[in-house]
Amino acid sequence: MKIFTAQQIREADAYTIRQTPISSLDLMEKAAIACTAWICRHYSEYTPVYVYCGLGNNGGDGLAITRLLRNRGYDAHAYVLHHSSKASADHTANRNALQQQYPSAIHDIPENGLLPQPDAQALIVDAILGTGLSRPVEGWTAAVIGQLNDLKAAHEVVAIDIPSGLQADASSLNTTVIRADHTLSFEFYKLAFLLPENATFVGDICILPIDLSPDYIAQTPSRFHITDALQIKNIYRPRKPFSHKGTFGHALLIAGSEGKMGAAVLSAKACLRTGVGLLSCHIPGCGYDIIQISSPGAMCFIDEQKDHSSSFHTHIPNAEAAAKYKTIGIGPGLGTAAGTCWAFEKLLEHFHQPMVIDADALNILGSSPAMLDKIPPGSLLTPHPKEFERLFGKTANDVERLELLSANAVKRKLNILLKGRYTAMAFPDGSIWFNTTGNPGMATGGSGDVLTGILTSLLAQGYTPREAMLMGVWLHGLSGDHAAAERSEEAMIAEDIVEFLGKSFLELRRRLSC
Ligand SMILES: NC(=O)C1=CN([C@@H]2O[C@H](COP(=O)(O)OP(=O)(O)OC[C@H]3O[C@@H](n4cnc5c(N)ncnc54)[C@H](OP(=O)(O)O)[C@@H]3O)[C@@H](O)[C@H]2O)[C@H](O)CC1
Ligand SMILES: [K+]
Repeated sequence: MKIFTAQQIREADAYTIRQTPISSLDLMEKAAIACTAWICRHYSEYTPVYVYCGLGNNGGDGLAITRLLRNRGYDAHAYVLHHSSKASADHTANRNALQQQYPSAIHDIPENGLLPQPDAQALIVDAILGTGLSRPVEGWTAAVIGQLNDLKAAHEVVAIDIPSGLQADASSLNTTVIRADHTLSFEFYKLAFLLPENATFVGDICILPIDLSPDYIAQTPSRFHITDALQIKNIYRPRKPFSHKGTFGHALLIAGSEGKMGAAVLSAKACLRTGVGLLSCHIPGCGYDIIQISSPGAMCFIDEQKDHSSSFHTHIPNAEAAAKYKTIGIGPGLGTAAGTCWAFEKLLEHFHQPMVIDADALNILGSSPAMLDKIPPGSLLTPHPKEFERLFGKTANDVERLELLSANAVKRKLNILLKGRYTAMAFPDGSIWFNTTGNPGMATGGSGDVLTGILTSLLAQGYTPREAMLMGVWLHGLSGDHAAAERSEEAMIAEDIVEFLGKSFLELRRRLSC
């Protein structure tokens, strides 16, 4: 699913009005009908509704919602804030419609005027500013938003299209923005919704289709996307009847050190459960029994060191030897001992196929930038925000961080993800994809190690690096969602993500047969 900028959304709007029999007022009505239906599903008709409306089309939505809620028997009132000198045409049309049907529902608040104190249990609907925001909010408008935010402890806030004050495509750090519990947005996610710095503004997101032109959506390129089930279904290749373990590749996993063998176990199990043909694990001496007992499906190489690994480069003594493995996954629980750093550098001399680099392997790269230049093109890097900072440096806000992520993916021809609620995946073609599966229960030790195993497995099976990243992150999140559904976000642990991989694959297969 594409993520459009505010400008592209305006163009989609204009295109739809030009090319189809739908008028701009029809679009507003559709938007308002969808929001009203959502509100009616979530709040009883005894809930008083205070709709704060601006003078643009976002405010027009608010006026239409007020009318439609009244039609359904709600005690809804529109408070029109005069933050600007003129109202948009569709705002005025909807004001007139409300005025005609329910004149007592409209309340004008002049600039610098005071807001009413909402009744207890009232729902606040924010339709002050939408994607037409042209500058950071200041003065009286900022004071109004501040006042509404102060009411949040006692009232739920539903934002229409985008929380007022939030810039759709740029950072809104240190500006005044509505703190919504729910955002009902039209047709598309906005980039701002996916940035961690905006989590307190956006709340839960619900995307409501309003029938914008599918032609415009298909024709218009976008740099930002959301992965969806349909796309993953298209990537997924079910096993053929005559396949054998050689068909699904041989992966080498380099992981674990004393006290961190659990990371190696989780990665190995995830790699096996994602369907790799053969898995060899290189581990320090202390981990032999642990891996052999926990993951009997994996083969094992033991390092000459007991507590860390320092000789894994010997598996790839020359370019010919590299062909034995389809890919290498390196990093979980590896440690950053001098011998490990040295062996990693030597490994990169002869291994030039895309590999998966995570955790301590990323930390090693962070402290040795020259090594970063030697990573095979097409490799998958999987940092969390702290690891990302160590690798590529600090940024002033989340939008700048996304640009830095993308610039490195393009420049280095790497596939780099940035872990988070909506993990961002940057590809060498400059595109950025956001994953929406997953839940806060996955913010637990070992969850990242599981992802490394999944990605390594998919690469070994012949998925392209881009396919492996999109599908692996989606599967990881979906398995986390299954785990949370069965065991709760609190009680679930990283092993559960591995356990529910099977259910996620079955779901993919089911979707294929639909
Ligand atoms: N295609 C769709 O998705 C549809 C969206 N709809 C809704 O329309 C809005 C966008 O409407 P638009 O009229 O373009 O813009 P807004 O309502 O967001 O705001 C415009 C008014 O706000 C003033 N403004 C802008 N920035 C500020 C600010 N920082 N402080 C105060 N006032 C501000 C602006 O005034 P000017 O002084 O700048 O002229 C305008 O008065 C979209 O978000 C959806 O909710 C349609 O309903 C359906 C199709
Ligand atoms: K809004």
